Amino acid sequence: MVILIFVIWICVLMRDMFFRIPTFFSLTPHKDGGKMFPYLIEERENKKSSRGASPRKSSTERNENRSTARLQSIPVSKSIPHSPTYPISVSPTSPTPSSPTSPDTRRGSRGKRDSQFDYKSDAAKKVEIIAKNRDERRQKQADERAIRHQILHLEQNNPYWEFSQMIDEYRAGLDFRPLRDNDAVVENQIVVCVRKRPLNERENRRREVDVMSVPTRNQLVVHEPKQKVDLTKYVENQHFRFDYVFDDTCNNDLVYKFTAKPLVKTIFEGGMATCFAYGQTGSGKTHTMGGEFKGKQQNFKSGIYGLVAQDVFKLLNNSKYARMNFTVSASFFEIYGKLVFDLLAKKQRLRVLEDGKQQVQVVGLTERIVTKVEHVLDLIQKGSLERTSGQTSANSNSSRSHAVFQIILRKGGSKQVEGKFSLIDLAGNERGADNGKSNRQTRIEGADINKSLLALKECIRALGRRGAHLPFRGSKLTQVLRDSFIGEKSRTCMIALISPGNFSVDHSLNTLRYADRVKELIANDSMEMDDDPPLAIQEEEENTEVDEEMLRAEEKRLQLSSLEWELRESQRHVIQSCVNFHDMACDLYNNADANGFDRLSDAEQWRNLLKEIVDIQKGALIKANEFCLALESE
Ligand SMILES: Nc1ncnc2c1ncn2[C@@H]1O[C@H](COP(=O)(O)OP(=O)(O)OP(=O)(O)O)[C@@H](O)[C@H]1O
Repeated sequence: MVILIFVIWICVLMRDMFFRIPTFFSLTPHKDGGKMFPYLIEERENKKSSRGASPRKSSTERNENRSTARLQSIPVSKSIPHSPTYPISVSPTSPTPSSPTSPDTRRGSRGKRDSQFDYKSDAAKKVEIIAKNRDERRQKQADERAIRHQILHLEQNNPYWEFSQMIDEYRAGLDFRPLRDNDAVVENQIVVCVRKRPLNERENRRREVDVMSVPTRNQLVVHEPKQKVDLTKYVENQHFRFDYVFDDTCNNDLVYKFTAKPLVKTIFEGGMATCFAYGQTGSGKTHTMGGEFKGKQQNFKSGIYGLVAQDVFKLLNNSKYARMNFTVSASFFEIYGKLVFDLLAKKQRLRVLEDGKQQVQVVGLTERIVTKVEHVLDLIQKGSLERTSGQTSANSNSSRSHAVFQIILRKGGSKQVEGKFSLIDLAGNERGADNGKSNRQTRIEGADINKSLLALKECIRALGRRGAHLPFRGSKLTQVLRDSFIGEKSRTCMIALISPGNFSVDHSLNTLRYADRVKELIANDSMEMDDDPPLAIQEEEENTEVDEEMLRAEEKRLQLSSLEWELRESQRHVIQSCVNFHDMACDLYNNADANGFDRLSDAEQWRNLLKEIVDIQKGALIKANEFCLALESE
């Protein structure tokens, strides 16, 4: 009996061995012939099936079929005792070839195969994991692409939708408390504010994104669109604070109430008032100063010139000032480079002279006596039509000149000026040239504009320091406005105008930095004032050389600081791009071993990546050279 049981046990063992050996050998050819690379088999099979029935079968196919047949012929239950290296789980059905193009279908077919063959080496398992990860990554990328296309479609092909979304998200977290009509009016000697206009038709057509947020009455956030070296988009949020910030819903009346209106009484009390509109071409200077446009028509009543005129006549009839018997007159001229033209006398050329008392006179300037608002509006209209217009890329009707409209008060028939309100629509503040296409004339205009804006900033700074040296001879503009920057009673208001679109963000940032600097200087200088006694104006003004020299030094200092800023920015960019480059290069390198790898696409990606990093580094090298040269020439 024992012997019989022993014989049966031996038989069972031998039967197991008998079945295990052929199963093992049947898998071996697949390792070389394709089971290590299941996609290759699928692709070959697909190619064959797409070519039609081929009379000759490849060795792989023959092996595959042979092994399948062998596996199918195994006359045992579906499960065979486990081997540590080749886990066994055999399905009687053969694998169905699937398209290699879709990661999903590939995954599906592999899933089926997995259930048929569980004999896998460690290497085979690793390969499968790599392939699975790659499939998942590709699927994820495809999903993201699909979502992006869907959004792009919804956004009607808006190329900036990602920035738009990021800005919307940022805005969702802001607590908006914009300026209201009943907010308090500050009575500073120098007021600096910013006005943001709405996106115009042209910007809307280009689907530009509004990159300016005005959360409160005195704050502004610029969302600067940026892009990393790996093309990831992001926005850099820069914060500014001014006396007031007017958002795109504010009209001219509101802007006037907080800017020029508080200055009107100054001229009735023996002071000088100035109001500047500063900003890029097309940012809304003329709209603010001259009046709102309806098509080509301008409503002069709604501009700051017209609104000041209305208040001047109101105050003239006020019992407090009526007895002073003021006469009101107005003049309108423009400064184009070093030339001055009378806008009320067919643009007659005027000369600027300094008299013995160092009073600056615009010789021959037309000054019309006005007795009612309508007279003033007529003069504004006449002068506005005469203004110099040139051609720039940003605004085909761009003003390349400073327009100066003045309302002057004199007592009775006296020649003595009691008060003067100067309202200045400055030329566009674009740097020296608009772009590479600008001609020599445009570049000269740009350089003159820059020089005068620089001098203007210095003069406002001097006003803030009460009695400090006034570099008014730095430009024609500051020369003719000399008396506006002296005297305790003088007050100034600067309205910086910005365009909200992403295309204008660089110019808008320049405008904001300029305005910020005017305000910052006031704050710093008022502190300096406590230590330094004011210098005698007379003594300083005699030295004309100092003016020019000072301006040149300031210009150089500004140029150096701008170069340094650019150097730091490019440095930051290089560092950031190197980090991104490293990540992307590793990714490319690691994925190069993966299954189904496309050599051409991989090489192209690598080439683009290298090109990009080299370009960034070349740009940074240019900036570094420029800064070194500037420092060496000091
Ligand atoms: N706040 C605003 N609301 C509506 N439209 C505006 C606003 N500001 C400006 N615009 C429009 O934008 C366009 C350009 O404005 P504007 O001519 O005032 O610019 P600018 O800064 O004076 O340019 P330039 O320096 O070339 O004279 C005009 O059509 C104007 O109507």
